[in-house]
Amino acid sequence: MSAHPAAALAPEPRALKDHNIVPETVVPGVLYEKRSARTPDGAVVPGLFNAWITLDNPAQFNSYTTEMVKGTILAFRAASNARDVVAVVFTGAGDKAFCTGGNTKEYAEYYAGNPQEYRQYMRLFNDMVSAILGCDKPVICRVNGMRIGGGQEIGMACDFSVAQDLARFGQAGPKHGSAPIGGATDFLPVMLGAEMAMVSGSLCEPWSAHKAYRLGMLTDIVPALKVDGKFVPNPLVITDRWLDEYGKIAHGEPRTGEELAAGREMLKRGNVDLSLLDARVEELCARILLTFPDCFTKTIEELRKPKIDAWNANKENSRSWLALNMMTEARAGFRAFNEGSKEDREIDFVALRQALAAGTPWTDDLTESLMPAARAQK
Ligand SMILES: CC(C)(COP(=O)(O)OP(=O)(O)OC[C@H]1O[C@@H](n2cnc3c(N)ncnc32)[C@H](O)[C@@H]1OP(=O)(O)O)[C@@H](O)C(=O)NCCC(=O)NCCSC(=O)C1=CCCCC1=O
Repeated sequence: MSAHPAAALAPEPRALKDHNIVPETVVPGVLYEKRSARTPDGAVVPGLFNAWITLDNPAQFNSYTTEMVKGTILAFRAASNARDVVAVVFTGAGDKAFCTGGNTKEYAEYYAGNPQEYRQYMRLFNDMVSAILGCDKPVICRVNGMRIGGGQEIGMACDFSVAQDLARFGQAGPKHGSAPIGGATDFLPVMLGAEMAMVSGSLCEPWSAHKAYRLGMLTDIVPALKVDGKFVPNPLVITDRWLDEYGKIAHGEPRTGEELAAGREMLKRGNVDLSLLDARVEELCARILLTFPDCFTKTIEELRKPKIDAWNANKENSRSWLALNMMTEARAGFRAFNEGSKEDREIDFVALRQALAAGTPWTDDLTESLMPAARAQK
C-alpha cells in the first residue's frame, strides 16, 4: 500500500515542532518501539504506527523498579506526542507476567522504613498512572501473563485489555503490606460494581482470565496453550460448563480434584504460544485505525472520566498514606516477601493482630518477630 495523496499536503517535516520533552529512546528498563499499523486484512499502512511499550524485567515478573516507572512515563509521553501513532500497546516481556506491581526487592531493601523516599516514589507512580489515563492515543493492555498488584492497577488504567487466558488477575497489597490504592480501589468499582470490587480488591485471591472477562474487566481473551499443535483453553479453569450442581456459575472458577490434576498434566505437555494474542491485539488496533482520530479520542476521553475522576479525587491522599505505611505494615510485609522462601513469605497475621490487640507499639522488635526467619527459629 502506498501513502495516500493527501499526505503530500502535509508541511515539510522540518516545519513541525517537536513536543517531546525527552528523546524516545531514553526509557530505562522499558522498551519503546513503533510497529507499522495494519489494515484489518493485515496490509501495512505506510507512515502510520502503533507504539509498543514493553515492561522489560521478566526475571522479576516485569515488576517495575523506580527507573522503570520513570521510563514508562517517558514512553507514554513519547507515544502521546507522536503524530504518526494510532494506538499504544502496553505489554510485558515474555509469557509469564504482564506486571506484578512494584518491585518488592526495592520496596524491602530501600523504601521500607523510608517514608519520605517512598513519598517521592509515589509521585512518580501517580504520574505513571496519570500518563496512561491521559494518553492522547487509545491504550491497549496486551496482557501477556499475570497482572497482579500495581500491575493490575496500571493494566486497568488502560482503555482496553486483551489477555491470554493463562493470565491471572488480582491484588497483593493486603497480604504483602500495602493497600491497592494505586488505582484499584478507584477503578474496580467502576468496572465491576461495588461487591465484586470488594472481593477482587481486598482478598488477594487472583481471578482467572475467564472470570475477569466474564465480569467485565477485559475486552477479550484468547487461548495461549498449545497441546499437540492445537490451542486449548486454560486447563486449570472450568471452561466447559456454566453451572455447578447447585446452579452457581462455575465458568472461570478453578478446577479441583481429579480435573485439576488432569489440567496440570495438560499444562505440562503443552507450550505457550502468544500468536493468537498478537493477532487479536493487531485486529483491535486495525479497528481503531478505521475511525475518525479526533472523534475516537474525544470518545475515549469521555469514557475514561469515571476512572479519572475517582483517581484524581484520591491519588494525593493515597500517596501520603502509602508513604507513612512504609513505617509499619509495608515494612514488615515487603521484607517478609523478600526475605522468606517461596513456601513461607508472608508475615504471621494472627500474631500481628494479637500484638496490636494487646496495644503493642510498632517497634523493630515487633517487625522482626513477624518475619519468616523468626518463625523458623521457633
Ligand atoms: C503471586 C506472584 C505474582 C507470582 O507467584 P509465583 O507464580 O509463585 O512466582 P514467583 O516465584 O513468586 O515469582 C517469580 C520470580 O519473580 C519475582 N517477583 C515476582 N513479583 C515480583 C515483584 N513484584 N517484585 C520483585 N520480584 C518479583 C519473584 O521473587 C521470583 O523471583 P526468584 O528470584 O525468587 O525466582 C508472586 O510473585 C507475588 O506475589 N509477587 C509480589 C506481588 C506484589 O506484592 N507486588 C507489589 C504489590 S504493591 C504495589 O504494586 C503498589 C503499587 C503502587 C501503589 C503502592 C503499591 O503497593
